[in-house]
Amino acid sequence: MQIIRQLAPLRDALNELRKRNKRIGLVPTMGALHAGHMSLVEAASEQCDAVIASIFVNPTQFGEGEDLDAYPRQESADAALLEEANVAILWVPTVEQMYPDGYATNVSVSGVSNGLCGGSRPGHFDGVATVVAKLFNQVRPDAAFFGEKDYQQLAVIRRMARDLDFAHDIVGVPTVRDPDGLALSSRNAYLDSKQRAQAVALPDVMRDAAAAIVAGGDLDQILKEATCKLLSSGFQNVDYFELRNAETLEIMNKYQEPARLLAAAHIGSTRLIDNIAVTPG
Ligand SMILES: Nc1ncnc2c1ncn2[C@@H]1O[C@H](COP(=O)(O)OP(=O)(O)OP(=O)(O)O)[C@@H](O)[C@H]1O
Ligand SMILES: CC(C)(CO)[C@@H](O)C(=O)[O-]
Ligand code: BAL
Repeated sequence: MQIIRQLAPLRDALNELRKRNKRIGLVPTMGALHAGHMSLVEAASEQCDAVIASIFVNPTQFGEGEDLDAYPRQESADAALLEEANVAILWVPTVEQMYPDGYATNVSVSGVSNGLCGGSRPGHFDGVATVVAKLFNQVRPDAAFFGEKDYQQLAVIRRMARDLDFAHDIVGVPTVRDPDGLALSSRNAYLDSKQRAQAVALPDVMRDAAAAIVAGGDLDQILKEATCKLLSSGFQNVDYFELRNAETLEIMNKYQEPARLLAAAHIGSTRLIDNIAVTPG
């Protein structure tokens, strides 16, 4: 695996792959890799000939007071995992490489960015859309892989790719969970053992709420009760607990398919997100 930090050698390495007609799969990450990230790499390996993974803790998607400085950074352990998984190139740009002096351009996706994480993290999806557009231009992949764990992010990226004529495939990969149901996330590393035990309330409460919605219960009541259950299970704050159209992400006042339940809540200072499909059966 080549570890590349500058754009010129990245372009050379990619040209070599393209000369050999390799279908290139891109897996963008912020590092601190876990089995969720590795499932994106596996999907990319199955669908492409060469996998490029990127690690970049993108400052522009962190708001003031968020965990940019504390965000876990473990490049050598990450590189070992990616090498083991046969990744061809690890792209690790510097902040100066991504945002050189005088940088002044922003990609902003309206509509799907509104509310949910876009509401509780103002400016977050501008940062995500901008850096992902840059990664797409830098790598020019044939397919790019993103996790459904960040469901709104995936919707924002799909919208941006359609709107800005990125023609490559955008592939969504199902959420990988710990055996008790908690979605894997780099931020789970912030949880102490008591908080980790409490955190499982998030997927548990979401599953129960989804079942109650499908059974035809009162939607407002179900969402309110779910929020209360989270607050009584150790979560200090619930940013949102909402039913949305699974494709457009429009708010739903009444259940109909396709529907997705999405939630974000704080346990201590750690913000966790999750989402599940709301389908009969
Ligand atoms: N449990 C998971 N299952 C599938 N994909 C995941 C999972 N966790 C993260 N991903 C995906 O991996 C990619 C990189 O995500 P990122 O590096 O932010 O990791 P993360 O675990 O989501 O970290 P964070 O704690 O910042 O949310 C994204 O496309 C994200 O959706
Ligand atoms: C897509 C991404 C790598 C952009 O920085 C990030 O938001 C993430 O890790 O999900
Ligand atoms: N996992 C999405 C990136 C973020 O939370 O900033």
